[in-house]
Amino acid sequence: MIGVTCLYLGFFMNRRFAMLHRPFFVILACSISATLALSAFLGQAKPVDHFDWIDVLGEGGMTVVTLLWLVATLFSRLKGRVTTLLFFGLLAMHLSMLLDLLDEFWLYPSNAWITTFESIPATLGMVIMSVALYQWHLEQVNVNEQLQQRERFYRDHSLSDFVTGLHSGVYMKQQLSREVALSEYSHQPFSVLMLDLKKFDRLHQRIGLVASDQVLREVAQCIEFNARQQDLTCRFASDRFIVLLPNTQQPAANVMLRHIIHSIEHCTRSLPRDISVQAYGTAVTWSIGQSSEQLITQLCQQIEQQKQSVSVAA
Ligand SMILES: Nc1nc2c(ncn2[C@@H]2O[C@H](COP(=O)(O)OP(=O)(O)OP(=O)(O)O)[C@@H](O)[C@H]2O)c(=O)[nH]1
Repeated sequence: MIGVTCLYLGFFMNRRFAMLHRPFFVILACSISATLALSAFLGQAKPVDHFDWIDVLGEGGMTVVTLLWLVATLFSRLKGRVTTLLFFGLLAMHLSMLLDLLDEFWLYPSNAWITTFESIPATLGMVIMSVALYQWHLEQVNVNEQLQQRERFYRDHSLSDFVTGLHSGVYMKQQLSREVALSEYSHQPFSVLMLDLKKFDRLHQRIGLVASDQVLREVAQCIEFNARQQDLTCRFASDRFIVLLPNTQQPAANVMLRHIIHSIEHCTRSLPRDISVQAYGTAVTWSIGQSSEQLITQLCQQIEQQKQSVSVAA
């Protein structure tokens, strides 16, 4: 049981989420300390040979597991109503289990209120947890609706770039803000690539508009060819492209970026011999609280830095 819980913790733990819940960690620490102090204040320590070790093991296990659930909840969820309900529901259950465990070590006077009170938090916790689970269900229904809407938008080609046939920058901006809203609900990370062609201005002047349009089409096809089914590609502006990678962390995005840059050089080999195209780019993974505008600004800043270093290297 503990092993499974540890796996669960390892898989879902996210320090950035935990930082959002500092007040909850303080409440948790204070409640546990107060319960321990209260129990020591009201009770008298039992001699060790009066301990019922089977009960200690069973009740201790439940106490530890409810505590692990609490911590896992705080490490794996963003702030919100469901998280607050889950926290207080689990906290009440945990304190009830703790009180139950403590009476294995402390003897309370027969009329002490603590002995009658100890099971009440568990019932209260279960009621709160039931409300939390229902709210979680509603949240999931909302996420599913957003997913369906996103799919419908992906299929809508009305906002296309007429030179390359890719989606336009306007469309990408819409999709990015939807993706941000979705990720705030689903907690799934996503990444965005921005690619730019090296010295396209010079090439454009040398080969003219029609041939350079053909280059843009070749590059667009190459990016589309290398993108996965769930990715969304667009021509963002002149020789600049964006690829939205849902459910993708930074390391995978970096691999995709390198792969696409490498492929562009190969894809454009079908062009006349004197035309060679090279690309450079950058990858950004959405971080909690970041808006789609901030994400695009970050991409543009990073690509400008790359542009400087590419120019210096040339
Ligand atoms: N063929 C064609 N060219 C375009 C189109 N839109 C913009 N351009 C050209 O794309 C070029 C973009 O130039 P820059 O933004 O300076 O890019 P660059 O020369 O690649 O600069 P670096 O990224 O530093 O290498 C300009 O010459 C534009 O005229 C288009 O729809 N078709």
